[in-house]
Amino acid sequence: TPALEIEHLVQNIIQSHTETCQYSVEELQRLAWQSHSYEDIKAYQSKPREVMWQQCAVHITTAIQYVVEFAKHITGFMDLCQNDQIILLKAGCLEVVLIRMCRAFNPHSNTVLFDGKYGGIQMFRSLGCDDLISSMFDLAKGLCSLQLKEEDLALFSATVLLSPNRQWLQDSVKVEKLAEKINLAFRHVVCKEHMNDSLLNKVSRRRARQIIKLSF
Ligand SMILES: COc1ccc2c(c1)CCN(C(=O)Cc1cc(=O)[nH]o1)[C@H]2C(=O)Nc1ccc(C(C)(C)C)c(F)c1
Repeated sequence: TPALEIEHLVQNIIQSHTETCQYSVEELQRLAWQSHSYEDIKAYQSKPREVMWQQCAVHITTAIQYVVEFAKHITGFMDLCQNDQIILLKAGCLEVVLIRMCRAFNPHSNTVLFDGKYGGIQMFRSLGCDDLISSMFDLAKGLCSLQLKEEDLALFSATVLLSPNRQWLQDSVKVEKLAEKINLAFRHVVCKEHMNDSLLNKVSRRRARQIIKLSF
């Protein structure tokens, strides 16, 4: 695969993510200061179980629609047969929703965006499945600890969606070829970032030495 094709794929995936990520970085920064009041939390906790599940289902359904749009914008996804597009989305869309949720998770306060404000795990108590919810919070916290940039999340999400080993794929070879290109694209982004970091470190190390020399 020529380098230019990989570079175009990188840009295409980053752009697809930016256009379909549901909350821009700026919006999330604005929302970050909004947290649910104690009364809000009490209100969520006293909602009947099925009402709370219904509300979460509506929100997650919306989030899934954005992930479907993300997939459709990835070069090559629409060239797959419709059966395989559906197989890949059914198997991967919730995984991508959970990956994306880490963007709306605050690892310092362990709170997540819900109904437009941030709240802690106790907000979801009425759902009656604390283990599932706490493992979702753990996943979000773990992803946040990687301090992934938007382009990392974009490439990671595309890699998860285009997993060639999903069951019932009709043309898994074709999916494998696209997955291989996305893998190269992901490695390209990570290496470029790594180079920038090490270059930055080199520059800042030299700068630090200069400053130290000046101050003696
Ligand atoms: C992909 O990343 C995210 C992150 C947060 C949200 C979404 C998508 C979907 C819309 N959403 C809303 O709060 C919708 C809203 C905004 C507004 O102003 N009024 O309503 C959030 C959301 O749904 N968060 C939530 C967090 C935990 C859960 C679990 C129960 C799974 C933990 C969940 F189901 C939803």
